[in-house]
Amino acid sequence: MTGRTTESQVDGREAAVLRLRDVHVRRLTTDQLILDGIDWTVRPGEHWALLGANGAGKTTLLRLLGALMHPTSGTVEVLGSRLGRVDVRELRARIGHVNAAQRVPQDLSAHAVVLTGHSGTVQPLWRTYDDEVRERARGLLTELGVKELADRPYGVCSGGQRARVLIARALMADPALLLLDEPFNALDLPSREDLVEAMHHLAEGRPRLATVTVTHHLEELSPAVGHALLLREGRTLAAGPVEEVLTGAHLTACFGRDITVARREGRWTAYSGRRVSGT
Ligand SMILES: Nc1ncnc2c1ncn2[C@@H]1O[C@H](COP(=O)(O)OP(=O)(O)OP(=O)(O)O)[C@@H](O)[C@H]1O
Repeated sequence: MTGRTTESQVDGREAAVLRLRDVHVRRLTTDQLILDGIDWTVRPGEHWALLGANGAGKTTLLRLLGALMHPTSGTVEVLGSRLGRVDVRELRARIGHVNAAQRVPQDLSAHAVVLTGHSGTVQPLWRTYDDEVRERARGLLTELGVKELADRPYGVCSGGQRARVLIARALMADPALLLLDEPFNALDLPSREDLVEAMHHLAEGRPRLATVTVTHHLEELSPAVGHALLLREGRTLAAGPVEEVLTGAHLTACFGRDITVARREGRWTAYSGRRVSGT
């Protein structure tokens, strides 16, 4: 914790990890409204799923949370700092952000990839990694259940293994906020289940860590995910505890399909039937 006084603390409210107020994002070239009046608060220790159909605005919202872009209007506070009033490079260093567009040299070992999370670089800065840092990187690979991959080139790791290596990399900065953009993309069933378990384990071991995961399938939610935000065409359709948000009615409205939802031992399944007329 730094000695900095954040805006959230100044006015006496509990410090939120994320606080969005009436956020709009408009693409200037096409005048398309991508996000339309988003209000959202994420608190320490909360795990959120961000769901919505293709093009609903999920990645754009995640880019705002990761301080990679600014809203057209409205306010975005990340880790107590308001976008537009803070050095975004310093802020980004305190956020773990995992996405498929990340550049990773394929010949680096998994351990070296995790080490680059310490320096916040694409290539390793070997001289900046002392024994403690190297050990921490190994500990994170162990925590994510992939310690046996330490010396394997990243390029030959499977999709599921890569996802876990990238999460370990993001955790090197000991972030208070972890953003995951479709980490389950193209994983087979065992890999998906391994990653769900790793996420569950991670949440249990780090009670203050907040996460936001963009996902397309309810089956990908770990039992630790207690909150969900449903986006439809840039607007919040529902947001809050999963029991209230992940209902058949909400998901049907969100995806325009007749969706039935079930939950068993903390895990979710969804079945989509025919298209709902008029959507
Ligand atoms: N750089 C860009 N230029 C033009 N339009 C963009 C750009 N980025 C996003 N958009 C548009 O904004 C809308 C939301 O895109 P976004 O990628 O945030 O959606 P998404 O919910 O993540 O979609 P998906 O599930 O397909 O990844 C889409 O209509 C998209 O075409």
